[in-house]
Amino acid sequence: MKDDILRHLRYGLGKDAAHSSVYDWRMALSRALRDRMVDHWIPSTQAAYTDNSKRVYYLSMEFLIGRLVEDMASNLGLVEEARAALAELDQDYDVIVKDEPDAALGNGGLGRLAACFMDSLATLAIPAMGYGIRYEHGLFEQDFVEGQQVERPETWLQQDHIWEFERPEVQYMIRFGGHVEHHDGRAHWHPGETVIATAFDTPVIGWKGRWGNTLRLWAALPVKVFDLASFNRGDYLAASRSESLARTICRVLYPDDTTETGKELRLKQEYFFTAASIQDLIRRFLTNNADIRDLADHAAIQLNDTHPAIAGPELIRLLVDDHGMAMAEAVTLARRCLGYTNHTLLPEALERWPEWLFGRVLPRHLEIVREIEAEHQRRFPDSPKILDSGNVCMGELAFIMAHKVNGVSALHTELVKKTVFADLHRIHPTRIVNETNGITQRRWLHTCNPALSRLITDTIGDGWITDLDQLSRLRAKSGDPAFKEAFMGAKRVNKERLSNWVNAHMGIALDPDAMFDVQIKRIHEYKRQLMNVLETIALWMDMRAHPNLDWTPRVKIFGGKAAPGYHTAKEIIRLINDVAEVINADPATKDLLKVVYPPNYNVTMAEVLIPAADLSEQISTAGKEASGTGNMKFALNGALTIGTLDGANVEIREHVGYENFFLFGLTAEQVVERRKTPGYARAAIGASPRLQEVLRLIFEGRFCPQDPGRYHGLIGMLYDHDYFLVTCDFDTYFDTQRRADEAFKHPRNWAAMALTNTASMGFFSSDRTIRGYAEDIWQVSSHPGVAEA
Ligand SMILES: CCc1ccc([C@H](C)CC(=O)N[C@@H]2O[C@H](CO)[C@@H](O)[C@H](O)[C@H]2O)cc1
Repeated sequence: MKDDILRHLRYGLGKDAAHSSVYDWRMALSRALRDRMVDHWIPSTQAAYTDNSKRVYYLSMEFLIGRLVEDMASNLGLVEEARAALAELDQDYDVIVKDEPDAALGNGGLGRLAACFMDSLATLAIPAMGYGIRYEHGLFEQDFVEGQQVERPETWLQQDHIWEFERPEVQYMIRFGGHVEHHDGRAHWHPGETVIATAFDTPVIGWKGRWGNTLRLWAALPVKVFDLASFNRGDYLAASRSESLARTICRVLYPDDTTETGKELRLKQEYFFTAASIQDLIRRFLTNNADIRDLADHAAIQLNDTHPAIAGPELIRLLVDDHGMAMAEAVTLARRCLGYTNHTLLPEALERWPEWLFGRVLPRHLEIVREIEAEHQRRFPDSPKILDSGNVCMGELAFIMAHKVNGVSALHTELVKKTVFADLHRIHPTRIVNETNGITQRRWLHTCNPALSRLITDTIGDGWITDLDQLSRLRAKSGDPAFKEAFMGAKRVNKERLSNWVNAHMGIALDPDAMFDVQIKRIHEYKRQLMNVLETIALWMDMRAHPNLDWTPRVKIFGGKAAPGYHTAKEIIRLINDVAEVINADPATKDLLKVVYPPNYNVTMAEVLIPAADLSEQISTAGKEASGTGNMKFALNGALTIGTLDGANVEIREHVGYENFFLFGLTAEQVVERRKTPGYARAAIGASPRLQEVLRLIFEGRFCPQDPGRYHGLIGMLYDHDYFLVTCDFDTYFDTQRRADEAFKHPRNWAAMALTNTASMGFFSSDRTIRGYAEDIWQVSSHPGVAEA
């Protein structure tokens, strides 16, 4: 390894050790790892080809990958070898890996889930390919200016992305607009605009390199690179117009994660990558198979939400227009290939494209959608429509074009059946299945929490890395003082690491003995960061009012970005920062309460925050969080959850035991009922002197004396339009927080609860989730050539 690193430094970067930067060393290390990775990747790719295996194609607008160098080294089992080689060269592995920028090609849960799924598919040796977009700019960089979020373009591609392999030989024409002519019984699409989709491949290597899959991300190139005539005329903009138009398609990730934008460019992004992916998988199929009608036996196509739902009409277009198949047969064949995962019930997140826009960008596909609608209406006259009041409803299209539809937690799936797809569920009662989300323990325990990972492996061996159910063998240790000591010792190491980081980056000193209470996720009203900051203020007030009480010191940690156009979410961010400034400067509570909100929360920051957490905030309004996956990561790393009966919290509580979960709040049914009670918010506020006091303090500008009226709107909204029932759950939330305070005062009992959480997380591995998809939806299995882990 050492020689390889030096060779890459010299011949790859043209540098000698004495004059190399951290960037150079990282590139040299990455190249040395990449060489070793390729020796696992190529044989897998070849084996899948020669065996004509059925493949999974995971289509997603987002892959929230984070950093890759540690993942690669870890999955290849080369971390210690790399660390030793660098040490011999007077370099620090931990410093070098931190130099890699995050691949932030996603907004939040949906994107990260796709990344965890890719890791599990490779570790389970299931032949698969992820398809997405190679955004030039990923999710924006967040900074705070006077407590307010400001966004800056993300620039991960400004330096060499060492893990991708450009595939200029893999290119497809992607057409937009224009018109369709029908003659000699066939449709002929005459596009108005054409761009080229070109592939960039990133290998996804499973544990111990047993198998390797590919993440294929598409970039756009102009058909006509450069218009020399315009250039010679001095019209330089015109000269590169086609190029900039093409590049615009993949320029940036849309930063909205709950509200559909309805922007034409977003629709073009969705069609661009979906069309390239469908054309690519058909080309691959036809290299090994003669009859297109066998496609469903060789390709399981999964739609990660409705964003790639155009895949149905696109597949039908190719089967009918290019392969001459009859429409009805094409619809049936496409349905056998497609599965659709729903990730949200929020009405504003369900994509509905205006028919005029859809038809202008995709005239042939609109025709096909009408055919699909007619075919389904013929069979089910009272079925909900795809084409509804001038919109193309992508949820209905995805549902009708899929042979299986799944929700992402048991509660969510039941709500999908009862609400958003109730009518379609009645027509197709066996189509909806549940596949509760999961996370990869390779990244979210083994790599991000070496202290705890080592303790677990020393105790029960390392089988848990590919078989997370083995963690249950730790349950027996909940009565073992020495083990509990060691378990909390690992937590302590992580809390000190975080305290040093916060001190270095924010100049705030944290007490590692305090309870680290963490809420990290996208900022959204339904996730109720507002209720958390209200509780923080109430606690602060009580600490000031009763300084002699035996308070449990707390550190409130927030992390998360708001969609740039989401005004209320941005107000909540500002309030948290204003409150933090006042509380952190308060001498009366300086040893009891700190509020920390580091800017630019991302995957890498989560890997530092989660191992250091004592308390995990999963406090969404019941019925709103489809699943959550952060909740699983916290529990796996020995944090206790304070949460509502929402999403996967329900199943986590089932697995860890009711006594090891701080439950509070209205249930999903009760939420629906309470909303029917007029003035429910004012009634709740009226019944809570503590809440009244908190709201009064904010309203009077206690946290923004220079701008007292700053939060009049926000507080007014709570009184008159508290849609997410912050007011109704506040008191039980506050009381439950106090229960957590009491519990934290008994370290041995807390340790028993914490390790029981870790020991009970086997079910929440994305390996189990993928096995569920493979059995219920894809009918695929691990590649026979690869021995069990
Ligand atoms: C069209 C704009 C848009 C973009 C992304 C989305 C995603 C579906 C939002 C999302 O990330 N949903 C989250 O998905 C996770 C993975 O299943 C769940 O764990 C979260 O509960 C859910 O909010 C909706 C709408």
